[in-house]
Amino acid sequence: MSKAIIFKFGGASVKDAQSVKNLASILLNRLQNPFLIVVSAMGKSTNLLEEILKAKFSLVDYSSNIAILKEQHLQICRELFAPDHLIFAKIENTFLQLERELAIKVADISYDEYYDQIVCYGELLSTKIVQEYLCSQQIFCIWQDAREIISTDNRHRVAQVNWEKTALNCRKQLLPSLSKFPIITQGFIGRADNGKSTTLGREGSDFTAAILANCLDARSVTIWKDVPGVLNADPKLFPDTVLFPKLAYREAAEMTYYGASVIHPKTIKPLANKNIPLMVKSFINPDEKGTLITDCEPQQTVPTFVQKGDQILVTFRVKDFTFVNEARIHQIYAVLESLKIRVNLMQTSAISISLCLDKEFLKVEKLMQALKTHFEIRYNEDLKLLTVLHPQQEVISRMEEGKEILLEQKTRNTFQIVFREVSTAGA
Ligand SMILES: Nc1ncnc2c1ncn2[C@@H]1O[C@H](COP(=O)(O)OP(=O)(O)O)[C@@H](O)[C@H]1O
Ligand SMILES: N[C@@H](CC(=O)OP(=O)(O)O)C(=O)O
Repeated sequence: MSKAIIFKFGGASVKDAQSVKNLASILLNRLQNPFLIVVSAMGKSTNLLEEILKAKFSLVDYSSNIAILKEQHLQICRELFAPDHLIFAKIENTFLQLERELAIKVADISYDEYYDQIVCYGELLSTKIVQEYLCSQQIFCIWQDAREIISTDNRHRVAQVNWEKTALNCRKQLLPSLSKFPIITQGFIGRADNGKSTTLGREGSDFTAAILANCLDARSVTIWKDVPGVLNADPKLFPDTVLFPKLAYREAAEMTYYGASVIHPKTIKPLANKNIPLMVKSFINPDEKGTLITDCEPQQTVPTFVQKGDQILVTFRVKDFTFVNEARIHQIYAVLESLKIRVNLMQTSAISISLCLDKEFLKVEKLMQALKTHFEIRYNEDLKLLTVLHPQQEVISRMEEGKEILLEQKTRNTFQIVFREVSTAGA
């Protein structure tokens, strides 16, 4: 058993030079042996890499975005290192590799495969900079390419982990070095058997930390965020939020299921399976306790709000005066399953089935195409889905104000509405 401590730093915690310095100061008093650091791409650089790829596929010039990406990283380096530091050559070299990848013709490779070969550069760049900075501060650590550890299938952009191989890689490649030095590696990225880079899904670095923790039988995982911990709502969307000092795995998993983006939804399971505690802490106030997530008894009764944007509500109405039955539901779910579309909420009536889905444009189009001969299909887009866990009547009434509600569902523990904001402009 390694009993490694794992810290994961996301994009917001390495968004500029000051943030990298802050990361080093967090580590300084907390380093133990063995220790693993997982880092995401800096700030919004994954989005910029996505833009570069979209331009490449639209046959539009992307050189200005490459220049922006490079300048962002170089500027951070200028603030952290002396002008003759080795990091500048490393950054140049990494950008040369990126340009080489971008020389591949779009006709020769699928979009998703191309995506993974390009987008992984965000994490490769950030970890090189952070490692060099830590070493310059006498925090000596080893840079590990996560693609040599996280073994996946070749479902690009949503790669599935090969747990056996990954565990073996951890034992053979990580453990020997971990006992000597802290290791820094990338979140989000892995490698398929054919040697191609893969990614685990957007915001997947929390999941990387959990995979490595599971495979290493780690002592704990701490994910460092720009919030005090897990709150009863996203503070960017709701005022007066409350911090949860403790949560049960089940409670945290439920929140992520409904869309609480503070923790990647796949993070909890690998940790819960090995009973590894997860801490969510603030990189702004690192001495504060944050949230501790363990196998404790579920304890929250505070109303908890999770809101998801970009929702589409699709209603399938039977055409032939039969009623909705199991066969009809199965017919729809078979297509959903084949297209890998997740249903966020479902409601049936005598003659129709309504589904609230993430608006993944092409997939929803395909769904409707596949079912249009059997059902009359209507849809509403640009909607939001609000889930309230542990709802109380006065909270529900407040939540309904100022909204056009297209669908509502309530159980003892959960209240959900699909809605659009009512415009008050000109009122
Ligand atoms: N229940 C919640 N508690 C705290 N933060 C939340 C919650 N739901 C959503 N968030 C959002 O999650 C953000 C932190 O997650 P994220 O941006 O993915 O971090 P990073 O990319 O740095 O790992 C916060 O800034 C906050 O807006
Ligand atoms: N950089 C990737 C992976 C990730 O997890 O990032 P973050 O930890 O900043 O959410 C993304 O933006 O999707």
